Amino acid sequence: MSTALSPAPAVPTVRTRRARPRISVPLVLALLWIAIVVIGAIAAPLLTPYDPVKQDLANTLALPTASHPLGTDGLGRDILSRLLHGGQVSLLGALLALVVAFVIGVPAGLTAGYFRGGRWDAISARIIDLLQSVPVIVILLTILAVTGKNVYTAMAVFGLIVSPVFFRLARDGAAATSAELYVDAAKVYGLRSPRIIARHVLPNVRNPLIVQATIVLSLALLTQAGLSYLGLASPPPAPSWGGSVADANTYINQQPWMLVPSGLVLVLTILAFTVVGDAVRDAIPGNAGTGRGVMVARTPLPADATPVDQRGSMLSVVGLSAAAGETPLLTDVSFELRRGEILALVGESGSGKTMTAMSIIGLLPTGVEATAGRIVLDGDDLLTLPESELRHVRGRRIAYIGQEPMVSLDPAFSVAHQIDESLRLHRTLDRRARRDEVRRLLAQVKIADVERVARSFPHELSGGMAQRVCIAMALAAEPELLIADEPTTALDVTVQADILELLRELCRERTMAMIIVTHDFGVVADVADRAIVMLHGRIIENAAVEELFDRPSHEYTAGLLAANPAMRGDEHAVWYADEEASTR
Ligand SMILES: Nc1ncnc2c1ncn2[C@@H]1O[C@H](COP(=O)(O)OP(=O)(O)OP(=O)(O)O)[C@@H](O)[C@H]1O
Repeated sequence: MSTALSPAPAVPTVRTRRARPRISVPLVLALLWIAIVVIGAIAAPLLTPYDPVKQDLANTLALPTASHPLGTDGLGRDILSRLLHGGQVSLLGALLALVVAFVIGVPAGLTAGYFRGGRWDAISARIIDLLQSVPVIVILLTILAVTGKNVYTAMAVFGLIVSPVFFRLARDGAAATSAELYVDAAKVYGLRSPRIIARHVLPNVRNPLIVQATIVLSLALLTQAGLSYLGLASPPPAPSWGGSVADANTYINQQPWMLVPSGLVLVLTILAFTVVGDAVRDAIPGNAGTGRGVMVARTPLPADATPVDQRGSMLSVVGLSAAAGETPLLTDVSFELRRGEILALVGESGSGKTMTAMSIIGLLPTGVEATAGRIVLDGDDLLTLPESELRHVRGRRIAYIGQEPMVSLDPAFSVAHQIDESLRLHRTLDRRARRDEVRRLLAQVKIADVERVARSFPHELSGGMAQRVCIAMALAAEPELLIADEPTTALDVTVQADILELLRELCRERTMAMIIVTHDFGVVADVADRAIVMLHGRIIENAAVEELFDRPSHEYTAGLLAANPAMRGDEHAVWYADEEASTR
């Protein structure tokens, strides 16, 4: 008897129409068998005319007859009655072990994984190590010696001892899932951690947990049979499957048949659980590839200027500095953003563009802190807002879209579900109105086949479609400001210009401001009204886009423009995108 269980693979679930177990003959037979034993155990008193403990010493060790379909045992008791009644004890005991293991292991594992690296992660890891180091049989025997022979006590203790398997599975799955961008996106939308764990993390570790559950059920049945065989879990004359095997073993020489029904019930039930577990495991698809492209879209400078509200700024970043410990990452970053304005943060890799954007939504990476400055959104200093209030700002007033649309969407939910979640969180609409709004938003981001896309799961979308869905989710809360971090970097070149065009249109229609993070001057030219050039965590230039391209005031900017393949280096690094686009 061992609990050296190796967890089922923590492959994230992708709940799609393809993810259902394939119906096969063994699966149907397994489910049928499980149904038979469960119904048989529940309805045992109705199905059997005999008392399972009533002896008939005149009719012992009988082979099957019409009145005793499975024969009688060494004390003349009806074997079928004992198996049916014994099923109650055996199945309930196995279920109890599973529930205990699940209730202890899964919530603890999910929280440890979600807050990985935290105090609870460290403490729970020690407790689990301790639980896994105890010799199972010794503990079970000690507990049974102290509490008396009771199958349910034994199974509850067994559940506790195998709970680390669920813990590790849930922890690893949650740790992997919580690193996904769609979990970050859920935080950005303002969801609380328990809700994110329940709605986004748990569904993605669900299938491996189900597989593990079938393994634990089988193991619990075997352990119970072993303990009953030793007369420890369900002492005679109480019926149990393990006890029936033990009885059969006593009379193996006089009546070998006795071993057939009890052994078969046990073996077939364990086999059935295994087949169901295998079917669930086989239904877990692999990770879908997302396909990446390198983009250099070049379209003319926008002829139609975004209507920028000239009345003053909606967002003021004043003297913002951030550091990772002693290392400064942002130094004295200051800029203003007006309603409806599109501002590009541009610069080479590591210049601090993302750090600036993340400071605004209050999601700096662990270990990085804003050390000085103010970020004022319509009068509120976001740097001093408590997390509870900041959550209402994220998603609601400031929305965010990332560079990897495929991983920003939760693979476990349909498009409609994910947009609906954003609506439920930020708007007060009834179910019907939300349904209509989901369709309206999808149409607004120029998705043609709205109904089909609404029903689709992320893996069924192209990169461009997925980014449109992310934009629709961001728009669901009707934000004042959209932060787009390299929104077209992961998209095919043919799609990039369309997405940029869409973003520009949406900002114009909604008078929504946008901060777009990019290292690509082509993107700047496509969408932005104003651009900020960053270098080593500082702003080195802040200018209207035309001015930046025509008369860069900083040598570094001129150098960057000249280095861009879309530029022809002349004295002022003049922008030739118009010409290039016209020849495309
Ligand atoms: N989690 C972190 N802890 C400490 N330093 C970090 C962390 N993430 C990024 N940095 C550092 O902060 C600086 C700014 O990074 P940031 O991600 O803002 O650059 P970026 O301009 O957006 O670059 P890229 O275009 O490559 O994303 C870089 O020096 C980077 O190495």
